[in-house]
This record gives sequence, C-alpha cells and structure tokens, in this order.
Amino acid sequence: MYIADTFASMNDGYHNDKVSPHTKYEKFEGITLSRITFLVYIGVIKAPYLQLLLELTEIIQKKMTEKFNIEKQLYFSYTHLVCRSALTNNSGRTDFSHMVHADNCNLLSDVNCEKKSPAFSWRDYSTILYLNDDFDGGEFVFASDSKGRHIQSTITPKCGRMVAFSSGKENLHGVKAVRKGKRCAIAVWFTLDSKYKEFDRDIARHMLDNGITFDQYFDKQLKEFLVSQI
Ligand SMILES: O=C(O)CCC(=O)C(=O)O
Ligand SMILES: [Fe+2]
Repeated sequence: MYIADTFASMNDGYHNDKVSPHTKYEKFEGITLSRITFLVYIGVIKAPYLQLLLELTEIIQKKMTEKFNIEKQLYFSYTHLVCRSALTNNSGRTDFSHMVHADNCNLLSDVNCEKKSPAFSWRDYSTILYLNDDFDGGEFVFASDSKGRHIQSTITPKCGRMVAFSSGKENLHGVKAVRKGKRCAIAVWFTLDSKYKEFDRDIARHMLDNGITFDQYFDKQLKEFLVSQI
C-alpha cells in the first residue's frame, strides 16, 4: 500500500491526464514492477518493499498452481499495482469503474471474444489482491453478459482478499464505480507461454539477490538528476 499510495501517482503505463481509461469519474494510478525495480535501483524505494512484493506474488503463483491444478510451469506475465480514486461526488453512481470484459480477448458481444491485439491473448490466469477497504463501491463482479446487466457474483474488496480466475471469456468481470475514496490492488496475470514471461521480474530478483544498486556504478550527480526528474 505504501508503494501504491506514494508512487503509483506517476501513472505508469497510462495516459498523463491521470483520468481513468475506463471512466471519467475516477483517477487511475498505476505502477509496474519494472518501475518499482528502477526506483529501488536508484534508491528512491527501499529494497525490502520490492522484496515483499516479490515474495507475496510468488506465494500467489504457488497457490494458483495448486488450486487450479496447473501441471505446467505457470509464468508471471505482468504485475501491476493499481489505485482508482473517486474524482468528484460520485455517491450516486451505479455504473462501472471498469466495464465488463475478459482479460485475454476483446469482448465484442455476449458470446464473441476475439483473441487478438489489443487483447493480451497470452494471459491464462488473473489474480487481484486487494490492499485496502476504506472506500465506497469498487466491488468486483462476475457477469454473464457484456453489458453487466446480469451479475453472477459480487466480491467486496477487503485488505488481503484475493480474487483469482482463468483469464478467458468464461470469466467476464468488471469493477463497479468507486463512489468515494481510493481503491488499491495488486493485479498479477500469469501465462503458460514462456515467451510472455515477465522478464523484469528476473531483473528485480537478480538485483535483490545480489544487492545491486545504482550507487555502485554511477556517480552521485547523475543519481540526483534522475531522482529530480521523477
Ligand atoms: O481491480 C479489479 O478488481 C479488477 C481489475 C481488472 O479486471 C483488470 O484490470 O483487468
Ligand atoms: Fe480484468
């Protein structure tokens, strides 16, 4: 939560205006594992935070392999810390923060989901670990139709609660409007295809295991310049 709260505002991976790509009523802030690794490398984030993130997500990987009886190697594909905040008085909203979708295909109708770009078609399993619960709304829902008229189940985010599912059209899902406050989560997507494994994670592990930091290789001035640019 510390990393999400302090650094996700850099809006990593999304547009600069910080308005959510999914709804104009919310601010969307995210930070990727590679960005966190870089910030640890230059000394802006302390290494134990990254260590904790890696360990936590490795537990998720293990649990997923067990619970879903996955017999092949399950690779990390993408790790993202994401916060959504209500921008204005959203108390009357009944719409979605993130419209009903599937994670590995483009949902064209209730039954048609095409597995091609811009969808992340290689994603096989999705997990979302919630980091807080001091906000209104933001429920995770499974739906049976693309418009979200038929909700099958609703999961209220709680700190430490996780939702996990296979990433295809069999699991249409969305996020209800965040009506008040800020909702943060760690989303991790897994793949069975080694081609799409999260390369940055190996770098992060290597860096932590070997105690590598920026200070060892570069001068103070360059470091100060980089920090001032963040
Ligand atoms: O934050 C959530 O609960 C779900 C987010 C989601 O479905 C996604 O990012 O694909
Ligand atoms: Fe999703």
